[in-house]
Amino acid sequence: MIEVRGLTKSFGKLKALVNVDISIEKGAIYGLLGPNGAGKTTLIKHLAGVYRQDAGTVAVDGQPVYENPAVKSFLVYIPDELYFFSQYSIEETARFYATLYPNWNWERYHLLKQVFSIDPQRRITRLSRGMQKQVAFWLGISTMPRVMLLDEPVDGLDPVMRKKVWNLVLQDVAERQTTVLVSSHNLRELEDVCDHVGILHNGSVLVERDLDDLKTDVHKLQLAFTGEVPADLLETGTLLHRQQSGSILQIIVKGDKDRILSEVRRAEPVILDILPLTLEEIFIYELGGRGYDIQSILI
Ligand SMILES: Nc1ncnc2c1ncn2[C@@H]1O[C@H](COP(=O)(O)OP(=O)(O)OP(=O)(O)O)[C@@H](O)[C@H]1O
Repeated sequence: MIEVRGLTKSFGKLKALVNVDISIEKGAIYGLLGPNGAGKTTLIKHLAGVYRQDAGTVAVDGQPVYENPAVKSFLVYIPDELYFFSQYSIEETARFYATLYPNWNWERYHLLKQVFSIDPQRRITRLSRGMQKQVAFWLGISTMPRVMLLDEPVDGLDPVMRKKVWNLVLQDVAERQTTVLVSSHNLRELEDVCDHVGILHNGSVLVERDLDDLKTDVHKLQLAFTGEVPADLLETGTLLHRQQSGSILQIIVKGDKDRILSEVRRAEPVILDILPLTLEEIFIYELGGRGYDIQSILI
């Protein structure tokens, strides 16, 4: 489990993180979203024990991370900018990792050769950027981590490899209850894999949500009436958005679906369709009212 409380970090005059609180349960996949410079990497580097916080606490499984080798031995950090020893092959790096990580699993390392199909004798720094990313996952997963910190993890991977890498991560979460924090600019990328999403903006958490709750709690309806749209159409739920074109009315409502539908049906619409709603739309409408230009934050 990951627990961040009141995390604050400045670089000179620049406040990179301001009073950040985040909790991630064991076995959860938490997506950290935000525009360039929001503070995602800075937050992840605190969790990886690279940075020491100015204020607040950063704990993994109840223990502080900074200068704590015991925590680092079960944690894998795959940064956006990878670093490998310049002379080492994959196999030599694997041998080095085996001395560093107490749970290193050679069987897993050999099995994963089938997934990554890169010659283990090749020198890592001579591989392409995407191939180096694959090696980072190959070695990282072979350490049998309890926690994975992934900074823009699939950047630079081709679509087939993206899928394979996500499958490996999801398999680890399902089988071993690995806890994952993943950063990205792209909500759509995270939508299918994460169970929680937090949006970081200017060093603060703007919003944090359980995706299942979010998807069951917000609904998009398309309606048409023979006459005027009844003025008292909805008393249940919070109307997040309303758009009328001709006789068609589209509404986005937050609240209990059954209650909303039964109320709408009482007004006897001639058309009542429930339309699919993307996560991006939910965030746009939920936060839109709070004065944020969420579209420019997320895309
Ligand atoms: N070591 C550092 N020294 C000085 N400033 C830094 C340092 N690391 C980060 N920053 C600053 O802190 C802010 C947050 O940076 P960070 O890299 O955490 O953002 P990010 O959300 O990961 O951005 P991106 O999506 O572009 O990777 C930025 O303004 C950045 O310039």
